[in-house]
Amino acid sequence: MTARRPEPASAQHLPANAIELKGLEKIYRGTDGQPSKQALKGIDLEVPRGSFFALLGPNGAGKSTLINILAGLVVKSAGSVSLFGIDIERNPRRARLAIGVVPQELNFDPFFTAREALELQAGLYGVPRSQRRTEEILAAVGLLDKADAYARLLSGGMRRRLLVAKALVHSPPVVILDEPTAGVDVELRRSLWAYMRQLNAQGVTVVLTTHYLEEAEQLCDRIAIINHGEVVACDTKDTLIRRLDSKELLVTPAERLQALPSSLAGLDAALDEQGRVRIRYRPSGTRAGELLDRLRDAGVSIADIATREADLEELFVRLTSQGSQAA
Ligand SMILES: Nc1ncnc2c1ncn2[C@@H]1O[C@H](COP(=O)(O)OP(=O)(O)OP(=O)(O)O)[C@@H](O)[C@H]1O
Repeated sequence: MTARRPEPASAQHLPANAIELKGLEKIYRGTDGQPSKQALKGIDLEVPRGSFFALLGPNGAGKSTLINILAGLVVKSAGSVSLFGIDIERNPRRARLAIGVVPQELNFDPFFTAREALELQAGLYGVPRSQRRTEEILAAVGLLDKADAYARLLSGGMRRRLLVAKALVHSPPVVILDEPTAGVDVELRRSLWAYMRQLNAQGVTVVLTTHYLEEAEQLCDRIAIINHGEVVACDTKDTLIRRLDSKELLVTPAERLQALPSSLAGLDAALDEQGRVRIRYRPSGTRAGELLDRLRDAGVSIADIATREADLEELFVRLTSQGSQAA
């Protein structure tokens, strides 16, 4: 996938936040008009311009509701939404131009070719013919050789590429992807992320939801976790993981142990299948050296050591499991 145009050089007048949500609420109503589900319970969220932002949460947390409100597909019940400094209520058309949304559902018109679909989308956004970048975008998402194929004949992965392409026709400064890699092959995933990285390096703000936490950890610099319609964490990835205050010490004994030394009682320690002693500890209160001393005092001869930082998965589980406390 290739690069596309950068953000204008004169960035001074651009807003600090690409997306700003204040007290955002969504109450779905049943056919009888009665409230059936409060999907968002007063979300306050800022996505800094230029960030690569992950919106994470378990099934039903409210991620798609939030994205659909940004995309204008769902009407909020309360609160405010500002896209690139433009309030979606006061100026919905201009606000919508600021974002390109790649929806979760593979909705497409089967009777248009990929090229026609992009031309049509550009027309809907009022992009003048002279400024259209249909070929460039098709090339960027790897669909140039399928440009004249009807969408109904494209594979699932290619349809997903077409959705990404459609979201980019108006060169939005903010690209929002709702589970773009669900069910797509490794190669597409890789090329899609490489392209999003390029866009981000050029100043485009990228917001994504994904169930692949490793993906979010590798790509994103900021992360928000929502659970039951509320933000339970929002910060830079590094700060969030540091706040977990959790590390693991992995010690390989010179001689295989039959059991854990009793002197380790009271620690969060276990012997793993490879015979390593795994000790989980809080780096703010315990030094790895102290743990090694305890092992040596117990007569364990140490062949090798390693430490492992907590990861996003651990944070996610801690914040979204039943009865969890915010980190
Ligand atoms: N149209 C609707 N009418 C009533 N309830 C809805 C509607 N759409 C979503 N919900 C409910 O709102 C809550 C949030 O759903 P949403 O789809 O936003 O979650 P999500 O975080 O995107 O989940 P997933 O990861 O499974 O896509 C869920 O309890 C869902 O059942």
